[in-house]
Amino acid sequence: MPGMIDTHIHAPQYAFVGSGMDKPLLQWLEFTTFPTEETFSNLDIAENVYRGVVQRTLMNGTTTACYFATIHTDSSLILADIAHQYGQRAFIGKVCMDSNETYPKYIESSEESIFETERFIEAMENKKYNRVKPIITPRFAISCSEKLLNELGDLADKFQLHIQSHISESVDEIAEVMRLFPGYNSYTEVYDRNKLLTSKTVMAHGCHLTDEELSIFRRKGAAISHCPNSNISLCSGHLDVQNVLKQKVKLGLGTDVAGGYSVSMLDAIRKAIETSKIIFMEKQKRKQENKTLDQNEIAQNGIASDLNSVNDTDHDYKVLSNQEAFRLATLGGSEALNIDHITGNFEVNKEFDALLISTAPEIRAHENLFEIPTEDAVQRFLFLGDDRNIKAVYVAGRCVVPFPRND
Ligand SMILES: O=c1[nH]c(=O)c2nc[nH]c2[nH]1
Ligand SMILES: [Zn+2]
Repeated sequence: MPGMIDTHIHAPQYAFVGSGMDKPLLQWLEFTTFPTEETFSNLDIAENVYRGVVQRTLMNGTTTACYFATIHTDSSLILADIAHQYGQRAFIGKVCMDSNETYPKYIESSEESIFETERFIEAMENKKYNRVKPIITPRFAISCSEKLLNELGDLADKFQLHIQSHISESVDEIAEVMRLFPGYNSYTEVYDRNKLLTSKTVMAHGCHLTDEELSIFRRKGAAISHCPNSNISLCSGHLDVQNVLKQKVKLGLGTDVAGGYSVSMLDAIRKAIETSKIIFMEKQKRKQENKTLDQNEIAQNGIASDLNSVNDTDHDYKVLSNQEAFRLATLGGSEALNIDHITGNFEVNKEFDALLISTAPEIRAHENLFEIPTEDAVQRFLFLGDDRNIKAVYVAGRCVVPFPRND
C-alpha cells in the first residue's frame, strides 16, 4: 500500500508520549509540554529522542512526516539530519514563540526568532537534502506577537516555504486568541492577515472553525491536519470531517504526538472513523430529541414551530468510510502538504513511497485470510494492524525499513 503521511507530529514530545493525558490543552502545554521542550537546548537529549521518533514512525509506516521540533535551531537541525539519514521524507519546523505568559522560561525574543529561523532555513538549504525541507512554524497565535507572525509570513513568502501551525483546537484557546488579538474578527483572520494562509499551509486541528473561516481556507488553498487522537485525549473537541470535505478544504491526518498518544497513522485512521461515528450519533440524538419536541408542540398547539427543525445536512450525515479514512492518511495527506505531484499513491511518475504489508498472523484470527475478500482483509489491517504487519517500508524506491545494517 502507499506510505502513510503524518501531517502533524511534534518530534520532541515523543519523549513523554502516553503521559500527561489528564489535562486540557493549555494546562498540558504549561505543565507537561513546555518544560520538556525546554530541555532540547541539550543536543544529546535531542539526538536521542529524535532518533527514536524517526525510527518508530518509519517502522509504523510513516513515509512522510511533518514535524514540529522546538525553538532550538541546532537541535532542529539534528532532527533534519536524522530524518535524512533514515530516508524519511519530512518537513522540519524550528518552532517560533516570542510570547509565553504561562511558562516564561521557554521563549525567544521576536528578533531572535526571526534571526534563528533564517539561520535554520539557510543551514537546511546548504545541506541540500532531497526530501527533507524546512517549514515555517509559528507555534500558535497565543505564543506569537503580531509582529512575529507578520515577519514569518514575509519569510515564508521570500523563501517560498511551507507553513504550519495550530488553529481552533479548543474553546479556551480561541477565547485567549481573541483576547490577545482584539483587532481581528476570527482566529483564521489572525493568520490570514499576516500572510500565513497559503496553498502551502497546513493548520492542525481546526475543530471549532466556522463555515466562514473554512471558506477562507478554501480560497487560500490552505489545509487542515485532522488529529483525532489528540482532540479526544486533551478533550479539545471534534472536527467534523464531512463538513470540511463538503467545504472543499484540503485535509490530511496527523498523530499530533504527544497530544495524541499513538505514533501510528493506523491509529489516526481509526480515531478519525470513531470521531465521525460520535458526530453521527450526536446528530441522531438531536434528531430524536427534536422529533419529540415537535410531537409535544403538535399535541399542545396543533402545529410544530420550525425552531426545532434539524438541518438538512444532519439528515444525510454519513460516517467516514474506511476508504475515505485510508485516503486521508495517504493521498489526502500529500494534498494537504502540497506534495501530491510527488507522493500519496502509486500514480505513474510519482516517487515510490510504499509499505509491504503482511496480514499474517496477528490479524488473521482463526480464518484463512486468503478466503475472505480483499476489502475485508484491508479493513482488518486498518483496524487491527500494527508495526508487526509492516514488513518493509520504501521511500522514493529505497528500502528504509528494515533499517540497513551498518556492518
Ligand atoms: O496539540 C497541541 N500540541 C502542541 O504542542 C501545541 N502548541 C500549541 N498548540 C498545541 N496543540
Ligand atoms: Zn500539535
